[in-house]
Amino acid sequence: MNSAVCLSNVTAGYAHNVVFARLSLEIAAGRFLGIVGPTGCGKTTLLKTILGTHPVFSGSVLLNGSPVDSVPPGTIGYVPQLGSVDWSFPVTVEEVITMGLYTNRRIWPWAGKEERERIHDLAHRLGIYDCLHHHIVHTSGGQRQRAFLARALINNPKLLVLDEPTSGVDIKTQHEVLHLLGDINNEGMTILLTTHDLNAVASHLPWVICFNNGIVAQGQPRDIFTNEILTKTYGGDLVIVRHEGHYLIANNTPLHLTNGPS
Ligand SMILES: Nc1ncnc2c1ncn2[C@@H]1O[C@H](COP(=O)(O)OP(=O)(O)OP(=O)(O)O)[C@@H](O)[C@H]1O
Repeated sequence: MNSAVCLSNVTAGYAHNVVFARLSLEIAAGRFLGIVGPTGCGKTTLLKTILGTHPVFSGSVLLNGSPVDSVPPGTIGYVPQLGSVDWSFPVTVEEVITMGLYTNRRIWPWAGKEERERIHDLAHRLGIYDCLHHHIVHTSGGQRQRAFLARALINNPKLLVLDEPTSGVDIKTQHEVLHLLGDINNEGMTILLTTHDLNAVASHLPWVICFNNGIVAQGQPRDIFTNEILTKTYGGDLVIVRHEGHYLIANNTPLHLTNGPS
């Protein structure tokens, strides 16, 4: 297998907290893969380990066969959880995208003519051309998501990593973003994302990893989203409804409706 990512016996975490131990994981080049699991189970830590931004306690992390700390800048595109971004920072959508070019360790922080053309082409493709000059704080959740996606794509990376790209946007935008990522993946880019939205994974992603401080299972959603595996991953609170080839994964907690305050 031609691996985009290869983790061997990796133990990682924080000062007094091992998040996962002796984890081995190989991701084939060209995969479009989602990582799901409960809050705090280590998904972001795993992404940061793959990106090489979080030091590991032990083990090795290879990207395209090379140690992660030696891959050239621009090889990996990263879209962080947008909840962690400071929106008061005074930048336009175009400037957010331009920031993606800084990873090339260039001296000038301005885009040249060809780079501006690339930014404009990408903005067209992602549907944010009309708001290129808008301050990022004045854009919608979906436009921000696309601005950060454009910033991650500007260097045409081999691997694109996204932390919860489906959170904080409406269902229509979620589907549009996932469709777009599917199209980008069809052009050959390996894409890895985390999400809490199992229904989005079931309907858009060809491969999924169920994670909980380690890999519970991985495979195609139709094989992986079983009561047994979801119970191992999340505990017993989910039910799966299958209808005409579609999945609905829902909370099993009874909903008690009242007539409101009396
Ligand atoms: N900077 C940090 N210092 C110490 N502990 C941390 C730090 N960041 C995360 N943790 C802890 O590591 C564990 C894994 O966190 P992580 O953010 O990887 O989980 P997650 O699955 O991405 O969660 P979520 O779905 O809520 O984003 C949690 O117990 C968390 O409290």
